[in-house]
Amino acid sequence: MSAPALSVRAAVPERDVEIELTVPAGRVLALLGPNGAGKSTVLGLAAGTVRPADGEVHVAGRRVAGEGAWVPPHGRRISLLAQEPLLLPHLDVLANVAFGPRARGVARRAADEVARTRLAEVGAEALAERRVHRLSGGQAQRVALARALAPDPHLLLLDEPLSALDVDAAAQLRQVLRAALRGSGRAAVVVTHDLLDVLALADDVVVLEAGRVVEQGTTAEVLGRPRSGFGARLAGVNLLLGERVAADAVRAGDEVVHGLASAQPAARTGRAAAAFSPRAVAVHRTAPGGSPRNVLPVRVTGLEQQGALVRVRGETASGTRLAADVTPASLSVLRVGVGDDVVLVVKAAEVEIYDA
Ligand SMILES: Nc1ncnc2c1ncn2[C@@H]1O[C@H](COP(=O)(O)OP(=O)(O)OP(=O)(O)O)[C@@H](O)[C@H]1O
Repeated sequence: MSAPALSVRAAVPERDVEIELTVPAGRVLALLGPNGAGKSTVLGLAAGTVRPADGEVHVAGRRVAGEGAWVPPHGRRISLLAQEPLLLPHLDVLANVAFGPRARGVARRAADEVARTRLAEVGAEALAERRVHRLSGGQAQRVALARALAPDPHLLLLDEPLSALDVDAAAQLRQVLRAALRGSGRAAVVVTHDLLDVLALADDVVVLEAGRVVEQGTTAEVLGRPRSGFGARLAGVNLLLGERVAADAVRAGDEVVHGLASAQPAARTGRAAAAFSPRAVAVHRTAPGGSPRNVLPVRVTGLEQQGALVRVRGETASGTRLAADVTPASLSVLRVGVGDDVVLVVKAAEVEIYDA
C-alpha cells in the first residue's frame, strides 16, 4: 500500500491546536468546523506556512516537519487552490498553467503540452491564449485548478474554492472538481462550509472544533450517524450526546431520550448519541399526556422558512441546539415566538440511538 498523501500529528500551542489526521493516498478529505476551529492551521501545517511546536507532518511518506526536519513550502509538491484564483496577471492562460512544470525544470514544449492537457481536463482549452484579466470569475477558477494540477502534486489543498463564485458558476466548477478528484488517484483536502461540496467531493470527513478533531469517518458514516454538533447540523439532524442508560436510551443533560438502538451497542454504558430528524418533531406549549413520547423543553431561539415548512430552532437548558420543522398552520395556532418556552415532542420510534 502506498504511503498516505498526508499525515499530521502536530501541536501548535499558540493557536491551541492539537491535531492528528491522515489523508490516505488517492482520497479526498473534507475538513469541516466552525470559524476558528483550526482548518486553516491544518492547511498551513501541510503546506509549510505553519510550523508545529511538537509532532510531525509527512507528505507522501516523506517527513516534511518534525524534530530535525523542515521542508519549505516549495519543496513539498503541494498545490493550493484558494478562494481567489491567484493567477499571474502578466502571463496568458497557457503560460500560467505551464508555470509549475516549468519551475520544476520541465522543458517549455513539454510543459505547454501538460498545460493543454490540464486545461482540457477542466474544460478550458479554448482559453489557452486568453489574457488573465479577460477571464470571468468561474473561468479564472478553472484555470487556477488546471494550474494547481499541472505540477502533478502529491496533495491538493482546496481552501473554500467555490465560495467567491455565484451559484451557477459554483455548481459548474463543483462538477469540474468532482471529475478531477473522484476516482482520479489524486489526494486532496477541501475546506468548505457547503454540504454540496462534501457530497460531491469528499470520501472522508474530519470535523474540527476548538483546535481538536471531534469526529472523523467516511462521508457516509459522518452524515448517516454524526457524533458532533457540527456534524449533526451538516447532516440536518438533531443530535443529543450523552451517556447510555439502557440499550435504547441516552441521558443527555437533564433529559433521558428513548429511541431504537440501530445496532447492538458495544456496551450497556458509555457515550451514545440520540439522533432524529427535525421533521419528526412536533412543537407544543405544554407536555402532552398519554403515549410514551420524548418531551424536550427548549427556549425558542429562531424561526425561519424551510421550503413549505417553518423551522423552529430552540436550545435546551444544557445548551443543546435542536430544531423542529412544522407547518405554518400549526405554528399559527401555537403563536410561538423567539424567547418562548415550548416543548419538542418526538416518538421513540423516530429516534436512532448509537454509540458515540
Ligand atoms: N496567525 C495567527 N497567529 C496566532 N493565532 C492564530 C493565527 N491564525 C489563526 N489563529 C488562531 O488559531 C485558531 C485556529 O484558527 P484557524 O484560522 O486555523 O481556524 P479556521 O477553522 O480556519 O477558521 P475560519 O473558518 O474562520 O477560517 C483560532 O483560535 C485563531 O484565532
